Amino acid sequence: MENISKSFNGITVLDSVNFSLNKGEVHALMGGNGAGKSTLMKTLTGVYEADSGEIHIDGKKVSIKNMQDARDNYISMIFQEFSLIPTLTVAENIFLTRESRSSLGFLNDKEGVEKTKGLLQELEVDIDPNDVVESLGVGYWQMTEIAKALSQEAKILIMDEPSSSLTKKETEVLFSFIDKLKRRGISIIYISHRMDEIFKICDRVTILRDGKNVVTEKIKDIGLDTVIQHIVGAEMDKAFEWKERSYSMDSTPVLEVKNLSSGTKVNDISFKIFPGEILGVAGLMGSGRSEMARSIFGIDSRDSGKVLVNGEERTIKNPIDAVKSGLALIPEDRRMQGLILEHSVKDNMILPILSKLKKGLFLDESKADELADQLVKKLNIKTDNIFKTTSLLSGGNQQKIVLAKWLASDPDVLILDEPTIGVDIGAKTEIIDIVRELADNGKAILVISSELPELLAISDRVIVMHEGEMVKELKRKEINTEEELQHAIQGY
Ligand SMILES: Nc1ncnc2c1ncn2[C@@H]1O[C@H](COP(=O)(O)OP(=O)(O)OP(=O)(O)O)[C@@H](O)[C@H]1O
Repeated sequence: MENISKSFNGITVLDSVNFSLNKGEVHALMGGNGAGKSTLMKTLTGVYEADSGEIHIDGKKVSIKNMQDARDNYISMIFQEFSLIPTLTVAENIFLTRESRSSLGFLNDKEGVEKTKGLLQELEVDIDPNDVVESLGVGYWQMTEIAKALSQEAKILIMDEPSSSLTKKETEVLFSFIDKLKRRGISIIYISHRMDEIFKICDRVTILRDGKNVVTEKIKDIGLDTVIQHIVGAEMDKAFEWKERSYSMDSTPVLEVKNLSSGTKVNDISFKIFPGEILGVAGLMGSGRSEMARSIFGIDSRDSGKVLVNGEERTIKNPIDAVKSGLALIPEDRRMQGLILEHSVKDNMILPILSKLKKGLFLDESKADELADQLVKKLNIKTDNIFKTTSLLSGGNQQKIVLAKWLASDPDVLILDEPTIGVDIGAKTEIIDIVRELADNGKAILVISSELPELLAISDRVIVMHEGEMVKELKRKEINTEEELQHAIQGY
């Protein structure tokens, strides 16, 4: 890709960007939230047409004006926003728009199912081709998405944060699969904010900042600090360093959960969070962590158990009760649950606090604008202004809006489910700082995370869940290494 430029409404998003990909190479594309990574890839896949610049494949200049042109050039992308249809089966999703149609145009079920079976076996994924997508966990959606791209016989495969919803084991399966693909001569562009992955599987890295090339380098010739520095554009404090915090465990807990059970996934969970405390929740995917949060917050119904806020028992039957009781939940699948994408940044942010922003019968617009502006600044959200349609923001910046929205509601208890998926390294540390600041102000925080460095950086105490039960409770001080926590999680 040579000198690719792209603007939206006069705002330059890509400024003469160059990018090259060798046969059988895994090339990391990195940069902060809103740096232009997805937009660059969308010009390669025909979602957007570049304003200027050229694309060459196998030395030949090609014109990619739409997604069909991209497919004709064997380019396939796994989008951050899943492109699957939840109500269809895995096989139907994979072969829906494809060759497995009979002459009448109907989907040839049997052939599709067989092909899907083969593909999933190759991926070593335990999904039945006949499973309906919405019945599967988010991790399996991603696997289906990857299988779909691979089924298109891609020569150039673009993966946008493919591991963000995968467990450690699934990620390893993905990495060994990537290795197999490399050996077959398939070239992969790998977008990720996770440093460990880049150093593990990529051959080269290209970093963008504010729509411009910063560097392209062989992975073996570049160090972690240099990568971070190029992304952030400045030296950064040590990321993910744990700071011991002081708070008292003698006072009334802000949140107390007693013998909570819900369905098959949450079984007799009890814990307390004291004012100023950050409680981390570790566990494998499927261990019931998100379900526990959802049942505390009244999204999933509770079979038994009590929730006390500041010592008082609360009836929480739905999220409205939860918000009234001083709780806030930032869910894992934010794009589905957390935002109204066709509304503006401002509207999304003020949604939970509309009643507080009333002036007579109307909304106090200037107060709302002021608040939204403040939050955009505080969280360093990259947007032209607060009136921009949320769907037009980059993925990572959308995540920050969900966080902003709940910060605005000033809850006593903040529950965060995978708070830093998709956000860049700079923003990750910013989020950790914001969470610490909230705790310092006496809030109680519950953080669910699969990223152990993040969990270890942020938590004062960690509980481990396994098959719906709380199997361990550890003081952060007692955990010496990431491996120790890993053992605590997997030792069942
Ligand atoms: N259709 C559009 N209209 C207006 N602005 C857009 C559009 N698409 C992208 N942008 C803007 O372009 C910039 C780059 O976005 P892009 O999605 O490419 O970032 P990214 O590097 O992929 O970020 P992230 O890591 O957060 O996914 C952002 O500021 C975004 O708001």
